[in-house]
Amino acid sequence: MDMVKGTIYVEHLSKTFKKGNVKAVKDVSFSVEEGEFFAFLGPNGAGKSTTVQIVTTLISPSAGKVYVAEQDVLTNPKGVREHIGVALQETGIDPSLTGREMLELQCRIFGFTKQESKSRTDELLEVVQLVEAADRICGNYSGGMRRRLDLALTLVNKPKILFLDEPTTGLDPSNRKSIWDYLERLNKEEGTTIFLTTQYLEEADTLADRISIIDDGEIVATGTPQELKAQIGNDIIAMTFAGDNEANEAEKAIKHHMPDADLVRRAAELNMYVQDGTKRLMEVVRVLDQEEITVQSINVNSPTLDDIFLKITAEGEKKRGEVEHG
Ligand SMILES: Nc1ncnc2c1ncn2[C@@H]1O[C@H](COP(=O)(O)OP(=O)(O)OP(=O)(O)O)[C@@H](O)[C@H]1O
Repeated sequence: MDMVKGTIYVEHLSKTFKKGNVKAVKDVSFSVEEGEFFAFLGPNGAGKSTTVQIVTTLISPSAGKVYVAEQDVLTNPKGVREHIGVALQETGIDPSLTGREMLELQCRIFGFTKQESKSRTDELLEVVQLVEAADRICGNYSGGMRRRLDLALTLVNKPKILFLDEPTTGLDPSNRKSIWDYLERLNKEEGTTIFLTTQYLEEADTLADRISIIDDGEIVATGTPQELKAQIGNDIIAMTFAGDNEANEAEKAIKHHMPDADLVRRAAELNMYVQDGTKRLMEVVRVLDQEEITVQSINVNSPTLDDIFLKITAEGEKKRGEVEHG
């Protein structure tokens, strides 16, 4: 792809932390086009923060190439920093200043006039819903309020490329919605390229043009939300049993009678991924009936990103299990 300004380009990126010999990122490649809203979706410890920290020049990779806005993060980190805004999970807030003071200060650092600083601060306080707390010192803010202030600080200078590491983790739905709306506007109206990491499927689904699912340091799937959903079939037959044993029995029975069945079990729940849910439902019910297995509930659902995530990561676990156990 063309490395035009505003893009992120990552090739064969790996990071091993010497401490504990943790392979946090393993041969990850992806690119983000100018103006694209791209999300890294993954559970705790998947390697999202590590990737963001490398791409934003905060830590160095063990291997691989990374370019941001045509600049090489290894040889020209300063050039990269000039083009980006970063909101990380750890905040850099001075506890003795009020939220408003911090924001106005940041505006002044970026060369805004006093008047511009005031109006930009008001606008951002609104976006992150800190208007009421604006004149209290940050040292007394809750964790969620600090995160919101930190996000507002990142947004001050409207960077062309914005990195957000789990910007809404721990926030309540109203705060989250307000931030989503603003990020959407920033992306659509200002053409800001956004790279966001999240544990929330709904967040990636709502905001991102394209999503990479990252699990245990590896990208396991990439696509638009629609493409990811299409990967796993049209319907899911979702079953719940009284306990893990019953679900296990059901899995075995269905596999025996329907050898091509695509099944994922989590505890007492069993999902079957199918193209035609209503038709296959009858077959499943017959198998369960024949084997005298009681099902608590059985539904045909359309897949959500949540289901995709569970299925893809379950496949990863299965593969790892096979490798580990020979
Ligand atoms: N400085 C470090 N030294 C050693 N190991 C680290 C360090 N930073 C991260 N790790 C490990 O690397 C792996 C990936 O961590 P990372 O923070 O990138 O995951 P994440 O996807 O951002 O998770 P979360 O959603 O919890 O923030 C984890 O196993 C973590 O413990």
